[in-house]
Amino acid sequence: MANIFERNRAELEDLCKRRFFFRQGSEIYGGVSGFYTYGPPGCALKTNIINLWRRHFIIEERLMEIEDTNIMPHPVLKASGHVDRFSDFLVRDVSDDKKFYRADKLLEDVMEDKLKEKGLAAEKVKEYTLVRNQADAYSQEEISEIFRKYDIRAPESGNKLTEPEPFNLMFPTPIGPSGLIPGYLRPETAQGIFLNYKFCLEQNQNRLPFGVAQVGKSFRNEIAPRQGLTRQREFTQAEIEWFVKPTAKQLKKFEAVSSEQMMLFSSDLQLAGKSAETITIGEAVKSGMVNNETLGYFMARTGLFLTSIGVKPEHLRFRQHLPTEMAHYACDCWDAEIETCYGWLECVGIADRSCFDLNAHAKAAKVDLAFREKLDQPIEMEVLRLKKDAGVAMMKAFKKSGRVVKEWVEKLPQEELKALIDEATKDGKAVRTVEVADDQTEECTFLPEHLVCETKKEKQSTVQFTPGVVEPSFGIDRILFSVLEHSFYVRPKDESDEEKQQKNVLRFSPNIAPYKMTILPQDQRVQRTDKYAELMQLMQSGAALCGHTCTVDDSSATLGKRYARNDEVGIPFACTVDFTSLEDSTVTLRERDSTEQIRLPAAEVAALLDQLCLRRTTWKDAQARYPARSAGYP
Ligand SMILES: Nc1ncnc2c1ncn2[C@@H]1O[C@H](COP(=O)(O)OP(=O)(O)OP(=O)(O)O)[C@@H](O)[C@H]1O
Repeated sequence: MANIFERNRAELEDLCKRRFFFRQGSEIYGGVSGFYTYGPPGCALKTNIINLWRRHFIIEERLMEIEDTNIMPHPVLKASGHVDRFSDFLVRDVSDDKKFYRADKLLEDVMEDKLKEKGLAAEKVKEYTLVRNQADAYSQEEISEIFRKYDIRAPESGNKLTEPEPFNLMFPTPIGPSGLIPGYLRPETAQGIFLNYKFCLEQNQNRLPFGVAQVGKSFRNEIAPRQGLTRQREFTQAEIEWFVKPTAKQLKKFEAVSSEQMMLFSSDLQLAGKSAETITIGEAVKSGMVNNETLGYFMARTGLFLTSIGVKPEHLRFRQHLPTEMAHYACDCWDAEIETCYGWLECVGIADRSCFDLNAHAKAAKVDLAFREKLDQPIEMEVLRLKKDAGVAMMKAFKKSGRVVKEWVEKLPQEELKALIDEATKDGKAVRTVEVADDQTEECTFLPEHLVCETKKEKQSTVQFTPGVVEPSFGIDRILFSVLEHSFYVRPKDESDEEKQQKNVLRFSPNIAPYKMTILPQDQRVQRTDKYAELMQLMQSGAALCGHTCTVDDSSATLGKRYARNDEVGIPFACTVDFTSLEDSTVTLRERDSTEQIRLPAAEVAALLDQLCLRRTTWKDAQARYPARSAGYP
């Protein structure tokens, strides 16, 4: 059965286009899939969501915000793994090679359809759910096998499909007039944060933990952009990297959120074919379902942010990645999924990525990104040190490069040295690439006799480690789309109303509404007066001073029609200037959802609007403070 969002989809799509929330990019030229332009209300809505995100995370969590470049040189994205691994599998219709499908999404759709079949046995439900949930985690061989098993075909033509082939999602862009410097449009904003971790750490007086955020565009050459704003080729991300000591992921402020109830869909529940459960984040961390307090804290804060901007809590869940879905280096990952007309949609990914990214960039850029923690008391530690004979054996074995290779081994961090020794002992040799001169590397084969070490006790006043990272990654456009869906409803016909029509309403909370108030003259006779101009100016400039945008609707349509038009773009308050206003400078203020009205002096409107938008007062309180609009008023 279609969910409520699916049933409203056509109406909402029409509204968004007609009122220019967004339209296809370059539409007058026919447009290209995957690119969208936000029109005035959509752009204002997006700006308000981003501003609230900044307040909720950057200000309240005291993060540092940076702005890195959209174009990044090849070595950065090579080191991050995007050049080699940022691919999706694509399949083509055998009879029409211009018809592409993204293999994992097609597989998800097929499983989704199967799950809708009537009278399915529990085993089948479990099987299809599992395949759907791990669709994007299959290897090329696995997905090919699965396509064969379920005989998946091109949805439109029913034709067979080609074998899945990897397709890199990055947009290459040669840099400079020679075009010889290879680069890419960034596929995520996160990499810019890792590149600048070292400089941000300095700004934080070399202390951990701390967080860095970035809001900006990301670019992915999606194989099959579809489903409007939710899968674009250019979209906005807001990402946080929270750098933390890997052994200290407990967080004092976790206590403040530990009793937050959250709908959690753990990997165990998914694998057992069960539904999500609602528990507190405190319980989830305590039981080990969520790996650590830092991760749990950001999950709870994400939930609070999403509901504060209008996502309905009963349509929000956190789904844990299945073990097969998770990157090998990650400790734990949860997606905040919001139910929309397209089903449960991943809108935020929250991952504990351990030290992978910093290690990768440290190695590739040959920059030391290790954190050195000063100890209060020096400690005596057992360390491995190369024996003299082993050093001599190494110098002999690596001839010209012997000294450099020996120094390289001596400088290795203890864990890496231990790993090297273990490998050489187990396999009889271990191969490593060593930089022996500027821009010159050598493949060195280490034998066990090159690596004989003794254990020494040494006093240490610092410990060294690469910080781990917890990464909440928000897709702003998907969030905006979900908020649109969760805010939309159709107001039933009101028989007393002169138009007797159903009316679309966007029930945006005032904090994100594109415009906060609309000012309406009762009719053109009022509009033509100097007093109207004076009152309108007073309220508009007062609201502007508080940072709130107002619109003016002085068309000749009836007041009822104008209210409906403004409800449709989600303006929470409408202020009407009528004949009485011309005499006593009072106006009526109408609240969109209840359609109730109060009467107050025009000079007090801006201050009340500000309090309502900042949630310092409620409409109920405003009604208690000011009289209801008396009969006879419009
Ligand atoms: N093509 C896109 N269009 C709009 N938003 C996107 C797109 N790809 C990713 N996002 C958003 O960015 C967030 C973080 O990106 P991430 O790399 O984790 O996504 P992803 O797992 O690759 O998404 P998907 O599996 O849906 O392609 C996502 O949760 C999503 O909200």
